[in-house]
Amino acid sequence: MAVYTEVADEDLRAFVGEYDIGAVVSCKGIAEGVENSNYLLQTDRGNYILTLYEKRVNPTDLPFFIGLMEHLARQGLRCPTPVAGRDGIALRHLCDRPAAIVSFLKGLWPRRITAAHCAALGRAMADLHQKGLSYAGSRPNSLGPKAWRPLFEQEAHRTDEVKPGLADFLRHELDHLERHWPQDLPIGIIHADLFPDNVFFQGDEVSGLIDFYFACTDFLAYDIAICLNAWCFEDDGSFNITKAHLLLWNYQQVRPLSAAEFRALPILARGSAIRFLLTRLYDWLNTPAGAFVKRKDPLEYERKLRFHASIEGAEAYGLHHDAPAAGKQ
Ligand SMILES: Nc1ncnc2c1ncn2[C@@H]1O[C@H](COP(=O)(O)OP(=O)(O)O)[C@@H](O)[C@H]1O
Ligand SMILES: N[C@@H](CCOP(=O)(O)O)C(=O)O
Repeated sequence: MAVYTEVADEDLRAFVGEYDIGAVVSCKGIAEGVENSNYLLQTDRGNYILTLYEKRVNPTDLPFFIGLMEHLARQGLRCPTPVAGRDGIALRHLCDRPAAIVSFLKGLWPRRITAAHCAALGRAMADLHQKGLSYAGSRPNSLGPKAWRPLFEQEAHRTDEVKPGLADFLRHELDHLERHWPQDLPIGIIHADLFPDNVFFQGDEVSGLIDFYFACTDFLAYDIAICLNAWCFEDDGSFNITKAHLLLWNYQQVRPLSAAEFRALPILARGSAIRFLLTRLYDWLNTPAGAFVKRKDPLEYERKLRFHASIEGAEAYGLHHDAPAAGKQ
Protein backbone atom coordinates (compact mmCIF):
# COMPACT_ATOMS: atom_id res chain seq x y z
CA MET A 1 0.00 0.00 0.00
CA ALA A 2 0.90 3.54 -0.20
CA VAL A 3 -2.12 5.46 0.85
CA TYR A 4 -1.47 6.65 4.37
CA THR A 5 -3.78 9.67 4.14
CA GLU A 6 -7.37 9.50 2.91
CA VAL A 7 -8.56 12.68 1.22
CA ALA A 8 -12.21 13.69 1.66
CA ASP A 9 -14.09 14.59 -1.54
CA GLU A 10 -14.71 18.20 -0.54
CA ASP A 11 -11.03 18.73 0.38
CA LEU A 12 -9.97 17.26 -2.95
CA ARG A 13 -12.35 19.45 -4.95
CA ALA A 14 -11.21 22.59 -3.13
CA PHE A 15 -7.55 21.61 -3.67
CA VAL A 16 -7.93 20.84 -7.39
CA GLY A 17 -9.95 24.07 -7.74
CA GLU A 18 -6.70 25.97 -7.08
CA TYR A 19 -5.30 24.60 -10.37
CA ASP A 20 -6.23 25.09 -13.97
CA ILE A 21 -6.48 21.35 -14.73
CA GLY A 22 -10.23 20.86 -15.08
CA ALA A 23 -12.73 19.22 -12.74
CA VAL A 24 -12.18 16.01 -10.78
CA VAL A 25 -13.59 12.89 -12.43
CA SER A 26 -12.00 10.32 -10.12
CA CYS A 27 -9.17 9.91 -7.65
CA LYS A 28 -7.92 6.43 -6.82
CA GLY A 29 -5.27 5.43 -4.30
CA ILE A 30 -2.22 3.67 -5.79
CA ALA A 31 -1.20 0.52 -3.94
CA GLU A 32 2.50 0.59 -4.97
CA GLY A 33 5.30 2.53 -3.31
CA VAL A 34 6.23 2.80 0.34
CA GLU A 35 7.12 6.38 1.21
CA ASN A 36 4.21 8.66 0.33
CA SER A 37 0.46 8.59 -0.39
CA ASN A 38 -0.10 8.55 -4.16
CA TYR A 39 -3.36 8.94 -6.06
CA LEU A 40 -4.20 8.65 -9.73
CA LEU A 41 -6.21 11.82 -10.28
CA GLN A 42 -8.42 12.01 -13.37
CA THR A 43 -9.92 15.30 -14.40
CA ASP A 44 -11.98 16.09 -17.48
CA ARG A 45 -8.69 17.33 -19.04
CA GLY A 46 -6.39 14.37 -18.34
CA ASN A 47 -4.54 12.17 -15.83
CA TYR A 48 -2.27 13.37 -13.03
CA ILE A 49 -0.54 11.98 -9.94
CA LEU A 50 -1.43 13.56 -6.62
CA THR A 51 1.19 12.96 -3.91
CA LEU A 52 0.84 13.71 -0.23
CA TYR A 53 4.28 13.70 1.37
CA GLU A 54 4.37 11.57 4.48
CA LYS A 55 6.68 11.61 7.46
CA ARG A 56 9.72 9.93 5.91
CA VAL A 57 10.24 12.86 3.57
CA ASN A 58 11.82 15.89 5.19
CA PRO A 59 9.62 18.90 4.20
CA THR A 60 12.69 21.13 3.91
CA ASP A 61 13.94 18.87 1.07
CA LEU A 62 10.75 19.22 -0.99
CA PRO A 63 11.71 22.44 -2.84
CA PHE A 64 14.89 20.64 -3.98
CA PHE A 65 12.91 17.64 -5.31
CA ILE A 66 10.19 19.73 -6.97
CA GLY A 67 12.77 22.11 -8.47
CA LEU A 68 14.79 19.14 -9.75
CA MET A 69 11.81 17.56 -11.54
CA GLU A 70 10.92 20.96 -13.05
CA HIS A 71 14.52 21.39 -14.23
CA LEU A 72 14.86 17.88 -15.68
CA ALA A 73 11.49 18.08 -17.44
CA ARG A 74 12.51 21.44 -18.97
CA GLN A 75 15.70 19.77 -20.22
CA GLY A 76 13.58 17.16 -21.99
CA LEU A 77 14.01 14.25 -19.57
CA ARG A 78 10.87 12.14 -19.25
CA CYS A 79 10.04 12.53 -15.59
CA PRO A 80 7.03 13.79 -13.62
CA THR A 81 6.51 17.51 -14.24
CA PRO A 82 5.16 19.37 -11.20
CA VAL A 83 1.98 21.27 -12.04
CA ALA A 84 1.70 24.75 -10.57
CA GLY A 85 -1.56 26.16 -9.20
CA ARG A 86 -3.02 29.36 -10.69
CA ASP A 87 -0.75 31.30 -8.33
CA GLY A 88 2.34 29.67 -9.86
CA ILE A 89 3.07 27.50 -6.79
CA ALA A 90 3.53 23.72 -7.22
CA LEU A 91 4.26 22.68 -3.63
CA ARG A 92 1.03 23.13 -1.64
CA HIS A 93 -0.78 21.60 1.37
CA LEU A 94 -3.61 19.09 1.58
CA CYS A 95 -4.90 17.31 4.70
CA ASP A 96 -2.15 18.96 6.78
CA ARG A 97 0.54 17.49 4.59
CA PRO A 98 2.74 18.99 1.89
CA ALA A 99 1.22 17.91 -1.44
CA ALA A 100 1.84 18.28 -5.17
CA ILE A 101 0.26 17.31 -8.46
CA VAL A 102 2.62 16.02 -11.15
CA SER A 103 2.13 14.85 -14.72
CA PHE A 104 1.17 11.22 -15.31
CA LEU A 105 3.78 9.17 -17.23
CA LYS A 106 2.86 6.40 -19.61
CA GLY A 107 4.54 3.02 -19.42
CA LEU A 108 5.01 0.20 -16.94
CA TRP A 109 7.90 -0.82 -14.77
CA PRO A 110 9.40 -4.17 -15.73
CA ARG A 111 8.43 -7.16 -13.58
CA ARG A 112 10.94 -9.38 -15.45
CA ILE A 113 14.16 -7.57 -16.24
CA THR A 114 15.81 -8.30 -19.57
CA ALA A 115 19.24 -7.37 -20.91
CA ALA A 116 17.51 -4.88 -23.25
CA HIS A 117 16.02 -3.09 -20.22
CA CYS A 118 19.52 -2.78 -18.71
CA ALA A 119 20.89 -1.35 -21.94
CA ALA A 120 18.14 1.29 -22.10
CA LEU A 121 18.55 2.04 -18.40
CA GLY A 122 22.27 2.78 -18.90
CA ARG A 123 21.51 5.49 -21.47
CA ALA A 124 18.62 6.95 -19.49
CA MET A 125 20.71 7.19 -16.31
CA ALA A 126 23.61 8.86 -18.12
CA ASP A 127 21.14 11.30 -19.69
CA LEU A 128 19.76 12.09 -16.22
CA HIS A 129 23.32 12.70 -14.96
CA GLN A 130 24.12 15.03 -17.86
CA LYS A 131 20.88 16.99 -17.54
CA GLY A 132 21.24 17.27 -13.76
CA LEU A 133 24.62 19.03 -14.07
CA SER A 134 22.97 22.38 -14.81
CA TYR A 135 20.57 22.17 -11.82
CA ALA A 136 21.46 24.88 -9.31
CA GLY A 137 20.10 23.02 -6.26
CA SER A 138 22.10 20.62 -4.13
CA ARG A 139 21.27 18.23 -1.32
CA PRO A 140 23.72 16.09 0.67
CA ASN A 141 23.03 12.34 0.57
CA SER A 142 21.31 11.73 3.90
CA LEU A 143 21.87 7.97 3.40
CA GLY A 144 25.53 8.29 2.40
CA PRO A 145 28.55 6.65 4.14
CA LYS A 146 28.36 8.84 7.25
CA ALA A 147 24.81 7.63 7.91
CA TRP A 148 25.55 3.91 7.67
CA ARG A 149 27.26 3.22 11.01
CA PRO A 150 24.68 5.12 13.11
CA LEU A 151 21.90 3.31 11.21
CA PHE A 152 23.58 -0.02 11.95
CA GLU A 153 24.33 0.77 15.61
CA GLN A 154 20.65 1.56 16.22
CA GLU A 155 19.75 -2.03 15.35
CA ALA A 156 23.07 -3.82 16.13
CA HIS A 157 21.71 -5.58 19.24
CA ARG A 158 18.90 -7.20 17.17
CA THR A 159 20.71 -7.74 13.86
CA ASP A 160 21.59 -11.39 14.55
CA GLU A 161 17.86 -12.13 14.93
CA VAL A 162 17.74 -11.78 11.15
CA LYS A 163 20.79 -13.99 10.61
CA PRO A 164 23.37 -15.23 13.14
CA GLY A 165 26.73 -13.54 12.51
CA LEU A 166 25.25 -10.71 10.44
CA ALA A 167 26.21 -7.99 12.95
CA ASP A 168 29.91 -8.95 12.86
CA PHE A 169 29.88 -9.14 9.09
CA LEU A 170 28.35 -5.66 8.82
CA ARG A 171 30.82 -4.22 11.34
CA HIS A 172 33.76 -5.50 9.26
CA GLU A 173 32.21 -4.19 6.08
CA LEU A 174 31.65 -0.76 7.59
CA ASP A 175 35.31 -0.69 8.72
CA HIS A 176 36.41 -1.56 5.19
CA LEU A 177 34.09 0.96 3.53
CA GLU A 178 35.15 3.76 5.87
CA ARG A 179 38.83 3.07 5.09
CA HIS A 180 38.44 2.73 1.31
CA TRP A 181 35.55 5.01 0.31
CA PRO A 182 36.70 7.16 -2.65
CA GLN A 183 37.20 10.88 -2.12
CA ASP A 184 37.37 12.69 -5.42
CA LEU A 185 35.13 11.22 -8.10
CA PRO A 186 32.92 13.41 -10.33
CA ILE A 187 29.91 14.67 -8.45
CA GLY A 188 26.43 15.64 -9.62
CA ILE A 189 22.75 15.00 -9.06
CA ILE A 190 21.98 11.30 -8.65
CA HIS A 191 18.58 9.60 -8.42
CA ALA A 192 19.83 7.30 -5.63
CA ASP A 193 16.88 4.86 -5.86
CA LEU A 194 16.81 3.90 -9.53
CA PHE A 195 15.25 0.48 -8.94
CA PRO A 196 13.08 -1.24 -11.58
CA ASP A 197 9.88 0.04 -9.93
CA ASN A 198 11.04 3.60 -10.59
CA VAL A 199 11.76 3.17 -14.31
CA PHE A 200 8.87 2.97 -16.78
CA PHE A 201 9.22 1.29 -20.16
CA GLN A 202 7.20 1.12 -23.34
CA GLY A 203 8.58 -1.92 -25.11
CA ASP A 204 12.34 -1.87 -24.60
CA GLU A 205 12.54 1.94 -24.40
CA VAL A 206 12.56 3.94 -21.18
CA SER A 207 9.41 6.05 -21.14
CA GLY A 208 10.00 7.77 -17.80
CA LEU A 209 11.87 7.92 -14.50
CA ILE A 210 9.87 8.52 -11.30
CA ASP A 211 10.30 8.84 -7.54
CA PHE A 212 13.01 11.48 -7.14
CA TYR A 213 12.57 11.62 -3.36
CA PHE A 214 16.03 10.22 -2.54
CA ALA A 215 17.78 12.36 -5.19
CA CYS A 216 20.87 14.12 -3.90
CA THR A 217 24.35 15.37 -4.74
CA ASP A 218 26.85 12.52 -4.74
CA PHE A 219 29.31 10.59 -6.92
CA LEU A 220 27.64 10.00 -10.29
CA ALA A 221 29.19 6.53 -10.38
CA TYR A 222 27.42 5.67 -7.11
CA ASP A 223 24.11 5.76 -9.03
CA ILE A 224 25.58 3.21 -11.45
CA ALA A 225 26.59 1.04 -8.50
CA ILE A 226 23.02 1.20 -7.16
CA CYS A 227 21.76 0.02 -10.55
CA LEU A 228 24.29 -2.83 -10.81
CA ASN A 229 22.77 -4.12 -7.58
CA ALA A 230 19.13 -3.47 -8.41
CA TRP A 231 19.11 -4.66 -12.04
CA CYS A 232 21.93 -7.15 -12.66
CA PHE A 233 21.29 -9.98 -10.19
CA GLU A 234 18.95 -12.86 -10.94
CA ASP A 235 16.33 -14.24 -8.54
CA ASP A 236 18.68 -17.12 -7.65
CA GLY A 237 21.27 -14.56 -6.47
CA SER A 238 23.66 -14.99 -9.43
CA PHE A 239 25.22 -11.92 -11.04
CA ASN A 240 24.30 -11.46 -14.71
CA ILE A 241 27.44 -10.12 -16.38
CA THR A 242 25.65 -9.58 -19.70
CA LYS A 243 23.16 -7.20 -18.08
CA ALA A 244 25.98 -5.36 -16.28
CA HIS A 245 28.03 -5.09 -19.48
CA LEU A 246 25.09 -3.64 -21.41
CA LEU A 247 24.21 -1.23 -18.63
CA LEU A 248 27.79 0.10 -18.41
CA TRP A 249 28.47 0.09 -22.15
CA ASN A 250 25.31 2.03 -22.92
CA TYR A 251 25.88 4.46 -20.06
CA GLN A 252 29.27 5.22 -21.57
CA GLN A 253 27.79 6.00 -24.97
CA VAL A 254 26.27 9.08 -23.31
CA ARG A 255 28.72 9.80 -20.48
CA PRO A 256 32.10 8.02 -20.55
CA LEU A 257 33.48 7.02 -17.15
CA SER A 258 36.91 8.17 -16.02
CA ALA A 259 39.44 5.47 -15.14
CA ALA A 260 39.04 6.39 -11.45
CA GLU A 261 35.25 6.00 -11.62
CA PHE A 262 35.60 2.65 -13.35
CA ARG A 263 38.10 1.37 -10.75
CA ALA A 264 35.85 2.57 -7.91
CA LEU A 265 32.77 0.62 -9.05
CA PRO A 266 33.31 -2.43 -6.77
CA ILE A 267 33.69 -0.34 -3.61
CA LEU A 268 30.75 1.85 -4.63
CA ALA A 269 28.68 -1.29 -5.23
CA ARG A 270 29.63 -2.58 -1.78
CA GLY A 271 28.57 0.77 -0.29
CA SER A 272 25.31 0.78 -2.21
CA ALA A 273 24.60 -2.78 -1.07
CA ILE A 274 25.13 -1.95 2.58
CA ARG A 275 22.99 1.21 2.27
CA PHE A 276 19.95 -0.78 1.08
CA LEU A 277 20.74 -3.67 3.41
CA LEU A 278 20.69 -1.30 6.40
CA THR A 279 17.45 0.51 5.54
CA ARG A 280 15.77 -2.83 4.81
CA LEU A 281 17.13 -4.23 8.09
CA TYR A 282 15.71 -1.23 9.94
CA ASP A 283 12.29 -1.71 8.29
CA TRP A 284 12.42 -5.47 8.86
CA LEU A 285 12.92 -5.00 12.59
CA ASN A 286 10.63 -1.99 13.03
CA THR A 287 7.60 -2.48 10.78
CA PRO A 288 4.67 -3.23 13.10
CA ALA A 289 2.95 -6.58 12.54
CA GLY A 290 -0.15 -6.05 10.39
CA ALA A 291 1.17 -2.89 8.66
CA PHE A 292 0.07 -2.67 5.03
CA VAL A 293 3.62 -2.41 3.72
CA LYS A 294 5.56 -5.27 2.19
CA ARG A 295 8.92 -5.51 3.94
CA LYS A 296 11.88 -6.00 1.61
CA ASP A 297 14.43 -8.74 2.33
CA PRO A 298 17.68 -7.32 3.81
CA LEU A 299 19.53 -10.60 3.17
CA GLU A 300 19.13 -10.18 -0.59
CA TYR A 301 21.56 -7.30 -0.17
CA GLU A 302 23.92 -9.30 2.06
CA ARG A 303 24.38 -11.74 -0.83
CA LYS A 304 25.01 -8.87 -3.26
CA LEU A 305 27.49 -7.31 -0.86
CA ARG A 306 29.42 -10.59 -0.59
CA PHE A 307 29.59 -10.81 -4.38
CA HIS A 308 31.17 -7.36 -4.76
CA ALA A 309 33.57 -8.09 -1.90
CA SER A 310 34.70 -11.28 -3.65
CA ILE A 311 35.64 -9.87 -7.08
CA GLU A 312 39.12 -8.80 -8.20
CA GLY A 313 38.10 -5.55 -9.88
CA ALA A 314 35.55 -3.74 -12.02
CA GLU A 315 36.30 -6.03 -15.00
CA ALA A 316 34.00 -8.52 -13.26
CA TYR A 317 31.15 -6.27 -14.42
CA GLY A 318 31.85 -7.22 -18.02
CA LEU A 319 33.77 -4.25 -19.34
CA HIS A 320 37.41 -3.15 -19.53
CA HIS A 321 38.00 0.52 -19.05
CA ASP A 322 40.11 0.70 -22.19
CA ALA A 323 37.11 -0.58 -24.21
CA PRO A 324 36.39 2.13 -26.80
CA ALA A 325 33.59 4.40 -25.62
CA ALA A 326 31.68 3.87 -28.85
CA GLY A 327 32.91 0.46 -29.90
CA LYS A 328 31.32 -2.89 -30.58
CA GLN A 329 28.96 -4.31 -27.93
N1 LIG B 1 4.29 10.43 -12.56
C1 LIG B 1 3.75 9.21 -12.49
N2 LIG B 1 3.11 8.70 -13.56
C2 LIG B 1 2.51 7.48 -13.50
N3 LIG B 1 2.48 6.70 -12.39
C3 LIG B 1 3.11 7.17 -11.29
C4 LIG B 1 3.79 8.43 -11.28
N4 LIG B 1 4.30 8.62 -10.04
C5 LIG B 1 3.96 7.53 -9.32
N5 LIG B 1 3.26 6.66 -10.05
C6 LIG B 1 2.69 5.37 -9.60
O1 LIG B 1 2.72 5.37 -8.18
C7 LIG B 1 3.52 4.28 -7.70
C8 LIG B 1 4.27 4.72 -6.45
O2 LIG B 1 5.08 5.86 -6.74
P1 LIG B 1 6.46 6.12 -5.99
O3 LIG B 1 6.91 7.50 -6.33
O4 LIG B 1 7.42 4.99 -6.27
O5 LIG B 1 5.99 6.07 -4.47
P2 LIG B 1 6.86 6.12 -3.15
O6 LIG B 1 7.61 7.42 -3.16
O7 LIG B 1 5.82 6.04 -2.08
O8 LIG B 1 7.77 4.93 -3.17
C9 LIG B 1 4.41 3.92 -8.87
O9 LIG B 1 4.82 2.56 -8.85
C10 LIG B 1 3.47 4.19 -10.05
O10 LIG B 1 2.59 3.11 -10.24
N1 LIG C 1 14.23 0.77 -3.35
C1 LIG C 1 14.37 0.59 -1.93
C2 LIG C 1 13.15 0.99 -1.16
C3 LIG C 1 12.51 2.32 -1.56
O1 LIG C 1 11.27 2.00 -2.15
P1 LIG C 1 10.55 2.90 -3.30
O2 LIG C 1 9.19 2.25 -3.46
O3 LIG C 1 10.50 4.31 -2.74
O4 LIG C 1 11.38 2.80 -4.55
C4 LIG C 1 14.68 -0.90 -1.62
O5 LIG C 1 14.46 -1.73 -2.50
O6 LIG C 1 15.13 -1.19 -0.51
